[in-house]
Amino acid sequence: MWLPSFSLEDKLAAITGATKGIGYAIAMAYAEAGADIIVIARTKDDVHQVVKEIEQLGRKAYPVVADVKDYQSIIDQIEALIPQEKSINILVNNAGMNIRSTALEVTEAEWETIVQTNMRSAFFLSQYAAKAMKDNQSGKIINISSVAGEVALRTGVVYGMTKSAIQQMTKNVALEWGPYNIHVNAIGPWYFPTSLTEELLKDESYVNDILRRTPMNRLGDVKELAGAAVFLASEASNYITGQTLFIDGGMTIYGF
Ligand SMILES: NC(=O)C1=CN([C@@H]2O[C@H](COP(=O)(O)OP(=O)(O)OC[C@H]3O[C@@H](n4cnc5c(N)ncnc54)[C@H](OP(=O)(O)O)[C@@H]3O)[C@@H](O)[C@H]2O)C=CC1
Ligand SMILES: C[C@H](O)[C@@H]1OC(=O)[C@H](O)[C@@H]1O
Repeated sequence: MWLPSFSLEDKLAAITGATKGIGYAIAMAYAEAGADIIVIARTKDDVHQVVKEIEQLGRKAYPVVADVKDYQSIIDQIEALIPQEKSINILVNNAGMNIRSTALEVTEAEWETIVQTNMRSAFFLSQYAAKAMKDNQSGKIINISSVAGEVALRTGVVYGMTKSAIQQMTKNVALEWGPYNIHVNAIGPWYFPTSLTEELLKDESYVNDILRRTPMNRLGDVKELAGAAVFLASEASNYITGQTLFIDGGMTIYGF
């Protein structure tokens, strides 16, 4: 039995990084829940492949091939692609990356790449989407943070700063946009096997370190995260805003 309040029927969702890993799992789950999807990523063939897969589910899908660092290109493509009568009901700021440098070694170029990808794009795409959501007096924004935004990880200070910023941005815009019935929440994952973490997770001792910090003693599966993303995009979460939901096997509550 499918709870009607979890349905995304007739919604239009824009998802950055929708062709791999967490973003792909969210895109497919949203399509299965009834949404049409704007598929956003840099690799054209991947974008068009995911568009095809979503159309095979009977939903509409719109390809946007762009780097989130050039968020204006994304906005321009969306404006050109989406029918006049439609607008974005759901925005998932998922695309993100990491350059794993120590605080003593990180360069300004690395800083700019991580900050523009993980943080600046999420803010200005949220600002764009929220203008239409305000007119509609309805909208859902889900930002993909990380446990790195909550606790210190050894995988890079700049990445952690951007994820903390994402969590703070989530609270601030939830405060400002609550009166417009726009709900803004974040998801904070621990380790999930994806192309972003592939190299790290090849190191057995590193994985053992992860498991020692994880009460559930295992990595996550992106399908386990997609359900929470559907919930936060649906009417079932209509009295939740400004929150970060950690999907982490218990990692963030592990004191000692
Ligand atoms: N996997 C994990 O363990 C964790 C992931 N996260 C966060 O989850 C999010 C997704 O990560 P994950 O699924 O693992 O990543 P992946 O690298 O597996 O997938 C990233 C997706 O984003 C796209 N992408 C990457 N950079 C850009 C860019 N500059 N512009 C547009 N699209 C881009 C990629 O496609 P393309 O290369 O074609 O652009 C791909 O679709 C990130 O924000 C990450 O920080 C947080 C905690 C843990
Ligand atoms: C769990 C963290 O987000 C983890 O840290 C990294 O450097 C990887 O990129 C993962 O995102």
